[in-house]
Amino acid sequence: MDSFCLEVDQVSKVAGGREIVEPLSLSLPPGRVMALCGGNGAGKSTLIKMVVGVSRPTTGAIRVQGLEWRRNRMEYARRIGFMPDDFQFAAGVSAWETLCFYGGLRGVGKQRVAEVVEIVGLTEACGKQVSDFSKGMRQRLLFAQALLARPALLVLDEPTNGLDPYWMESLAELLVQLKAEGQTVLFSTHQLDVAEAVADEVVFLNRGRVISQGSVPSFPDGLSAAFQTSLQRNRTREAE
Ligand SMILES: Nc1ncnc2c1ncn2[C@@H]1O[C@H](COP(=O)(O)OP(=O)(O)OP(=O)(O)O)[C@@H](O)[C@H]1O
Repeated sequence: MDSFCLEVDQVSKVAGGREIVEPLSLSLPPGRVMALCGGNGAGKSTLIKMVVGVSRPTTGAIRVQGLEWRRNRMEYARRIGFMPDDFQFAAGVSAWETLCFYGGLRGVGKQRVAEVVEIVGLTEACGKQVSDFSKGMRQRLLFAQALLARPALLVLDEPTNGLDPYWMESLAELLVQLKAEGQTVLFSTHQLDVAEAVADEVVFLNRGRVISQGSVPSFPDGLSAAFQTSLQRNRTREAE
């Protein structure tokens, strides 16, 4: 039995002739929730894409439940449920049909589709066309497809991006509920209040570098103050 659900071991990424993620290591035990925090261009999406196998690390290795993508692609992919940052659903189909389609691809039956629809609170709306959904409903639908196959690791890229405060809070509540049920989650966010409400562990990134990381209680003055301090410390280090 592996003691970590996710291990990122000295992973870096070079793209466009520069290092957009510097070598970094992270480990996430089962049942824990980790937030990747940082401003625009910090490297959050790049790291997430490497974790889910969409992009290859330039150096290092990533393991999910001890499996490496390059050695066990199919099995690795089966362990992960991914909610991308930007996704266009097919036009002219309902939410139910959409989820049945993705469920079919993953060998998931209609009973599980119905369960997931209920978990994300779309039961009443699932007969509607996705094109008529609000941004908050589309985010929930995207979240639902990530949950379908009961993944060992749920990876969410900016799940609350563009949501109004109501939807943001309800998505954060959903994450807290999943965490209580033992779901392991890695998610990225700009929103430190969301990270504070949901995560156990926080990793602050800035321009491709980890500038601070730790458990949420290890930042007693709050994540916003900790992020500002880490940024300042990093700037001083770079200036020296
Ligand atoms: N394929 C690529 N080629 C060159 N540069 C890239 C590539 N992909 C990302 N970058 C650059 O790497 C940096 C990190 O991008 P990334 O999308 O990972 O940041 P992010 O933290 O997710 O930011 P945001 O919150 O704005 O989405 C950015 O400066 C981006 O322009």
